Amino acid sequence: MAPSRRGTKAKTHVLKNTDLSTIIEPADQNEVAFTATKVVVTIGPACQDVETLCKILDAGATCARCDLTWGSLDFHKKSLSNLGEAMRKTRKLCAVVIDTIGRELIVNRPTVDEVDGWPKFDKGISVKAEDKVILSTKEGAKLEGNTLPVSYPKFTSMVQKGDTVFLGRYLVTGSEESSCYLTVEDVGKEDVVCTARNSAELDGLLTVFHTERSADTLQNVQNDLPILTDYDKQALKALLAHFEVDFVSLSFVREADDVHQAREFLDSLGHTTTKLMAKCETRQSLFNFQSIAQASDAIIMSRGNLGLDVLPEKMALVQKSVISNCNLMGKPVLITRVVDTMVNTPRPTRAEATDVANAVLDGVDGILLGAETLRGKYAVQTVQTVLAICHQAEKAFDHNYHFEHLMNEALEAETEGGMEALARSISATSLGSAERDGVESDLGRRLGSSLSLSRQHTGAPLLSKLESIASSAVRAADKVGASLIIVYTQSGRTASLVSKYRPPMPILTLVIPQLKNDGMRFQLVGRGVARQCQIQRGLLPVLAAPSPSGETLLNEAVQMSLRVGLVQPNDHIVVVQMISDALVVKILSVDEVGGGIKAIRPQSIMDMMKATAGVPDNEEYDEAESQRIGHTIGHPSVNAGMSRNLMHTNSIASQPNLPAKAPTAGIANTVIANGKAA
Ligand SMILES: Nc1ncnc2c1ncn2[C@@H]1O[C@H](COP(=O)(O)OP(=O)(O)O)[C@@H](O)[C@H]1O
Ligand SMILES: C=C(OP(=O)(O)O)C(=O)O
Repeated sequence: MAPSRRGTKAKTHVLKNTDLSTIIEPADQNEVAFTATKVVVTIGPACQDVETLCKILDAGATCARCDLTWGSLDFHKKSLSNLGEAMRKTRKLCAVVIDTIGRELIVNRPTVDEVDGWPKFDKGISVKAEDKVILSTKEGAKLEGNTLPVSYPKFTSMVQKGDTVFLGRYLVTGSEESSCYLTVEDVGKEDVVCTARNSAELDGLLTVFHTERSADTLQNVQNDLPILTDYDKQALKALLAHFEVDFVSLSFVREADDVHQAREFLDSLGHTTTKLMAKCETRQSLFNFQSIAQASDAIIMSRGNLGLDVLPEKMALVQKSVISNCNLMGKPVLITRVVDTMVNTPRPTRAEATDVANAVLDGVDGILLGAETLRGKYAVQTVQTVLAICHQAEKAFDHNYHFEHLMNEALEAETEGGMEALARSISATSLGSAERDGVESDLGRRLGSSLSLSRQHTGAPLLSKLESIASSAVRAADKVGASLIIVYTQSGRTASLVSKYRPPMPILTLVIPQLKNDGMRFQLVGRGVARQCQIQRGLLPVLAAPSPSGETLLNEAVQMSLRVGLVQPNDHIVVVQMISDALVVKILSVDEVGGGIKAIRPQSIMDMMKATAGVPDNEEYDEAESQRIGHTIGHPSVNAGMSRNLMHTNSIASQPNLPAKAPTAGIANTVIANGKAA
């Protein structure tokens, strides 16, 4: 059967600007440097000290990763406690990811732990092209000459004569000569004899990657290795007991069940709100991509390993498809390996700079830096450079196309009889860990997962009420040329749905803490939600005081936005919130003097929309309804289901990515401490 043309086309970003001077002119110094795309750093010896971490947070990184593959538990504890201190010092909010070893294969090499817990090896292993290299599974085998003991006892049953095996330094970069391609010549009972295809100085921790041979045999490879090693479990238990960890990222996920197993493990420890990222790093993960993405809270496309397993000519298409699928599901997606050369040089190559910009145009949520910050010489500069590239690329992102594309896909799913699939995907997307934890409002549950499957086709895409509100907010913000969207959220879900529609303006995410009862005591939950928003494109989370008056909070949010330069006098702001029992999208204006929200007659909204975008053409807009509930648009909901008045004040907030300015009263500019003792 001929392959379907549908789904094979890439998004196009045609820059119609013929005056190239406008592109190359320097950025406006007064422009507020809000970059929607997120940057995640990997903590290693190059950036672990508090001073460098502060610089990294000030540069705009919003999430940090500790990778269990390398470094002792003590090293990671130090990293997390230093990160907590850096957050307090900079008053910046940073999400925390623990990355597992999972099914990574490693060469067993003796190490000498340094004082700071970062392991060091004596000297590298010199391999010349055409040398014989033996990968041994013998118990107790020692590294001798070109005989390298591998960590996986069944390695010999995995490979066949003629296969390619890649030996690389942990988080290897293309510019290093510390990796080697091997061709398997002979497979014995305990040894795999290979020939080196290139010369290399193998250094540091060495990982082994078997370039899988064909789709038919993928099922059997490494299947008996658990998704979490014993060490992973022990380390997660220790780290999660002492630090606030927002995500666990799973290495070498092969199927959805891997994610379910990890979920069960975290739940069994009581860490029900810690979210799971699935790392896609083999073709096997691509075959099972849809179910893996549905089972997890976010996707990491590990391009280093995936690039070994996928033919080079297929990589760009794989990337575009992975990102596009994630975008459709509203699933945050990060990619790795963007500016490898910045490990050793202060500037990226042209190819790398273009690659970052293209990822932003593809729709990625964030960029995960590995070796660049772990052992690179220019950790802080890398964060600045990557964010600057993202910032420029975002200006060319076709927000309208993205919006229409999501709408068309939803419509097609509906008209093609894919409603149930869509319903499943939307409810799976909407159900976060908080839901499993029972902290979700009853209303939220019904809104997020209710698709009225019996509705007759009306020519409009069928979305859940919450998604309908989120997309309406983005459309309204676009129509009135708003500078900011403000979203009230508890679990982060509404904010996530707004991010899905990729508005061109920042999304100030007011995280309202929820009162949670774990059977023993009541606890206010919100800090973690705010940090978890830090991997989603466009979100600017602020943890708010659980105030009984939503309007007081809104006034303070607008004033804070004015202070930090997110909005200017006379700007429009779109707000998503619950008022009484109605889910609303509301359009506000800032007053002429920049003092706060401008008082406005309901009729002015119609005037405003007519003035900026002609007569409104979307069917969600109902003028009569809008006037009845004040200057709002949206769908009335069934039940507010909230008990905000029960919550007491707990004013904590942060303004990541923005210059620190004076705090407000209700949204205090207080640091979010990481680490329970802090
Ligand atoms: N404290 C609050 N005040 C006003 N509106 C709120 C508040 N908390 C949530 N909302 C709004 O209620 C709606 C549904 O909330 P919910 O289902 O709990 O999702 P979320 O977890 O994103 O808050 C969303 O429109 C959200 O913006
Ligand atoms: C495995 C990783 O990514 P890559 O495959 O891109 O090296 C990683 O960063 O943990």
